[in-house]
Amino acid sequence: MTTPDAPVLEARDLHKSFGALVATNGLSLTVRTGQIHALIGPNGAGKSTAIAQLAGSLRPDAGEVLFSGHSVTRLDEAGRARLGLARSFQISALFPEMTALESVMLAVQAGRRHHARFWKPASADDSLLEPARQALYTLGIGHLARTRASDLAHGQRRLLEMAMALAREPRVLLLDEPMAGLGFVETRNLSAVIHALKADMGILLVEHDMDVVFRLADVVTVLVDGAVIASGPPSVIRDDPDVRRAYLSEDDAC
Ligand SMILES: Nc1ncnc2c1ncn2[C@@H]1O[C@H](COP(=O)(O)OP(=O)(O)OP(=O)(O)O)[C@@H](O)[C@H]1O
Repeated sequence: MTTPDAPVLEARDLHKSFGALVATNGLSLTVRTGQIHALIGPNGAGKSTAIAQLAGSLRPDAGEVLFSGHSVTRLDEAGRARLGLARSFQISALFPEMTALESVMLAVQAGRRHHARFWKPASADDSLLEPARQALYTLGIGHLARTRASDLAHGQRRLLEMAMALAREPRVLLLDEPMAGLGFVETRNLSAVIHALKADMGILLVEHDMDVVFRLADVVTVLVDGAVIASGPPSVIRDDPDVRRAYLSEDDAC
């Protein structure tokens, strides 16, 4: 049972440096169930570094990450995934010979701690079939279940990556540039999917397409040089003079 507006993922005063370069400088933000929280900022602002610290693939130098109010700062990515933190898979390099359905079944299996111990091929495990099929249909690619991942078009592959994340029924979804490389229609379709997903989870969205950000987001946090310069509803962020100066050109149509 998910409670709308309940904080599900929090960054508290995260700091991360690479040598002399400060990539994350006191980042705090809260992702809530039922909300799309966009994290924007110019190239090199530290968005991907922030996502990596939230997902658990990068350890912060200081600060805390909380999942449903409990610290997960010292938990690795697999541990956080088991709690319900999902990030789109990058499958381009992964098992291209598998079908879309098999790829999602494998993702479901990977999310089940006990199955990992008594491992059998995902394709032979019927309990993985239904959630995998459901995820493909939710993403509108049910008809591609038997297509090999390597034969999918770029946009279809992005949808498959999201199906793999969704099949594990996450409580938080981290999306790092989901629209990259998509055409107009694919972007519109994926936007509708993401909008529908937020009913059941919190979503953190890093995205360069400002039309998408300002259409989808309930909250926008703006990073510059690893630090938050503004955070609030899109209507407020759009008109924030610091944001316009630092990031959005005055001519931008956002
Ligand atoms: N592993 C690393 N080692 C050294 N520097 C890094 C590393 N990862 C990121 N950086 C640097 O940290 C800063 C933030 O990078 P990051 O990729 O998080 O920014 P970003 O906002 O996601 O950028 P973009 O929008 O271009 O993807 C950049 O200056 C980058 O060069």
